[in-house]
Amino acid sequence: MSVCCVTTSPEEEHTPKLDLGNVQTPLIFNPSVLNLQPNIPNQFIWPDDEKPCVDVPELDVPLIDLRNFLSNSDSVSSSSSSSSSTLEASRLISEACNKHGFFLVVNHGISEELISDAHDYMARFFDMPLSEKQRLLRKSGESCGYASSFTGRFSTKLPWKETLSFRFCDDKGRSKIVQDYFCDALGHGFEPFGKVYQEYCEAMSSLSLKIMELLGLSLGVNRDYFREFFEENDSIMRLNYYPPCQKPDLTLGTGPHCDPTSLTILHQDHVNGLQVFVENQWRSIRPNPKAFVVNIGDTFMALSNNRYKSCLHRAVVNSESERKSLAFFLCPKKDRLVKPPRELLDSNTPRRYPDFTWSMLLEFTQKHYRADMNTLQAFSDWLTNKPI
Ligand SMILES: C=C1C[C@]23C[C@H]1CC[C@H]2[C@]1(C)CCC[C@@](C)(C(=O)O)[C@H]1[C@@H]3C(=O)O
Ligand SMILES: O=C(O)CCC(=O)C(=O)O
Ligand SMILES: [Fe+2]
Repeated sequence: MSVCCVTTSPEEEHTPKLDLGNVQTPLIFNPSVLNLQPNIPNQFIWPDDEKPCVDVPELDVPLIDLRNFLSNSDSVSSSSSSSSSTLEASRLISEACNKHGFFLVVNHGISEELISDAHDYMARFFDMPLSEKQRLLRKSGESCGYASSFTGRFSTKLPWKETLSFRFCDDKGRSKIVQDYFCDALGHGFEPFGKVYQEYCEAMSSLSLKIMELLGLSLGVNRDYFREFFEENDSIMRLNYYPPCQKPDLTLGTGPHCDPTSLTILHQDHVNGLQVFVENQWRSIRPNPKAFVVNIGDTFMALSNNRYKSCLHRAVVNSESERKSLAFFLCPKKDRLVKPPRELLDSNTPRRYPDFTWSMLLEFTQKHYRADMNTLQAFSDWLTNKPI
């Protein structure tokens, strides 16, 4: 990756300046010329207590086989009865979510071809010239668009990654918001890109709603409650591209954080990099091409009245190869009030977080606060006007 100056980005007023003697140039993360610099700019170097550790042990993440649950008649029935396979799946999810909030799902019903196409198109997008990618440049305060290490957004602890984020609305196929996003911004030639990610997001949304049924059962709530809460979801799809780094021990691909969203369904490529903080130790989650990594986010933690915790995790980079991950962030309709179902409230467990909408929390992370491991508490304090 080279750091070089190109025409200023719209966010130049916030772009940290790279001091090359007396010439101030905007800091642009341009990975097209990689590893030509012996070092990395200071803005990408993380504090000692957050630098990655070498060779962390693997985490044995619960693996949930969805075959029977998805094929079983009761996966479409109402809440009247649940088969033993459904109850077993919800038990495994409960176990995982009471430990660290991460689990794997296999036999999820999503075709290997669709997953492979999504990875292939991601590789093709990030291989485009920077000027082409910047046609989708993320605007300040917005969650969608292309970002190269957020150089226009943060001035320190920059992540070693490029991202492309776009919106998906589950409106039962009435709109093709993802396909239109690519075609409107990049032209009709990108229709194949848009079709693949439209189909991928529809599949992610459908899988998310099935997982919401299992989460409802695991919490002793009506199995339709969370599924219906997330119908008409207004979610975020994010493509994470991590170029190889000549100093992987000094920086991070994605800093330590809990996802502010509700549920994340992530597909890693074959390169190790995802780490979860469990029992005071960073643990790696080994890539499994047949599995999606699923984790609870802050918004679901609030919906569960803190019964389930969103989990601290990060992504590390390496000096040998690029790494890619597809992250689908399930989010409720923007104006839907996030509050726990009454089954999760009683005199011993009062409300843990105030009512809020996802729209408010999203704006907080995009305009006021860099999501980390304390986002939800900082947001709650901000809502109740306490100093952060
Ligand atoms: C709502 C979101 C904000 C982030 C993307 C989604 C869910 C994860 C969030 C994020 C990845 C947490 C770490 C910091 C962050 C700035 C990043 O590294 O990308 C976060 C995303 C964001 O604010 O763009
Ligand atoms: O790339 C990864 O493995 C994790 C990325 C992540 O945590 C995120 O985008 O929220
Ligand atoms: Fe995350």
